[in-house]
Amino acid sequence: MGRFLSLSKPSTKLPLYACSSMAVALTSTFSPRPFFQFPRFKRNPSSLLNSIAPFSVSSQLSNATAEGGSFSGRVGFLGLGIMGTPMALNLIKAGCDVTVWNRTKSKCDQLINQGAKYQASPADVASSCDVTFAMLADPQSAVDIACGVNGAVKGMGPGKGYVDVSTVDGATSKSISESIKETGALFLEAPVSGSKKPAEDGQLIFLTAGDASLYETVAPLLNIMGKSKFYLGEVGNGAAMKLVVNMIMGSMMASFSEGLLLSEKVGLDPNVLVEVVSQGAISAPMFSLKGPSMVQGKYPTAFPLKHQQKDLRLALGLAESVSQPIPMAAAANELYKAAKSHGFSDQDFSAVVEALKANL
Ligand SMILES: NC(=O)C1=CN([C@@H]2O[C@H](COP(=O)(O)OP(=O)(O)OC[C@H]3O[C@@H](n4cnc5c(N)ncnc54)[C@H](OP(=O)(O)O)[C@@H]3O)[C@@H](O)[C@H]2O)C=CC1
Ligand SMILES: O=CC(=O)O
Repeated sequence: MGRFLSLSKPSTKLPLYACSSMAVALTSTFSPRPFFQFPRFKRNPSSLLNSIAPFSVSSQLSNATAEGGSFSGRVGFLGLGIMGTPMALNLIKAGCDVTVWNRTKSKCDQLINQGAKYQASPADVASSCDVTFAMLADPQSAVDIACGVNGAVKGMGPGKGYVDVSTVDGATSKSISESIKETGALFLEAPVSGSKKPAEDGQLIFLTAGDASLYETVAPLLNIMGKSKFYLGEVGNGAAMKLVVNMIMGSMMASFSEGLLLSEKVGLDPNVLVEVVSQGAISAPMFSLKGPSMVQGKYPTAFPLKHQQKDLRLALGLAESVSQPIPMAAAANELYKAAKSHGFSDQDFSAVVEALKANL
């Protein structure tokens, strides 16, 4: 069985200078722990007072630790969509030296205005940075941006690291990992759980796997963008964990949608259903957050429906690979496919309720 590590950040946000010349180095050692042992990250006040790390721009990966520390290198960010933009923004706000690239260049403007540098290709970003993050839509775009013409691989090499935070399947992640590692660089898959708001608030959950030393190095950056991080061992385990989580989420949303419509059909107020659900054992932040707007037929996009359907499709592939029946997820997948065919791809995944409406 692999080794697993999860660390949570304290309730207070990291100081804004976590990446800057006034970076605070928190003394700790990296020690993977067995699964289900989730220590909370504690700061040692005396080390806060006594260990101010000097700023240095290094072409080598730093020796930052998994439980704290600072990252003083150059950070690349590829993919500035709903998730990538706030994640990169949080790094900039924390004082990191960030270089961005996005297929649609105009989406870089906000980041450049906030202090980011720009490079014209993923290869140029990777060659000018110590660590490069990628937050892309799906397996195809993740492979293209890593391994395609002018892909990040062309700019990678010994002393660098590539962190793919996109939601993809394990086979895709392994193939990107192999291409990156052939250059002598390190690879970490780190898909995130948590949507637009958690990304804005630096409250994501990172599900990482791959090179443990890269995990350790980028931990201060993950701490800026997220509230906790799990190290799950071999490449593929992070992807699998993310797909299982999103398989559950997709089915939950489909079931909730059925409940909303059924309650209305039998003469109940669906808003009251949302309230009842919120007080019981099946309460979930997702239902309370999205329920009221679903009742109004509004689906402001946080997690695009097309990405939820992609995750269900990939989860079905994962289940197939181990002959595990997942009939609920298979049924939910059909519903998301129907919603896509009715034009709801780019709306929030809660628009799946529309696929159940008889008048469609
Ligand atoms: N939104 C959410 O709540 C969450 C999303 N995720 C996952 O994170 C990833 C990104 O999601 P999100 O930010 O919402 O998605 P968006 O659709 O908002 O952004 C997708 C990004 O991928 C880029 N992209 C898409 N296709 C290509 C391509 N062929 N070549 C180059 N770039 C491409 C887009 O570039 P361009 O701007 O040019 O279109 C954009 O930067 C997905 O894997 C998603 O499943 C994970 C957790 C939560
Ligand atoms: O992948 C989506 C999420 O909310 O997590």
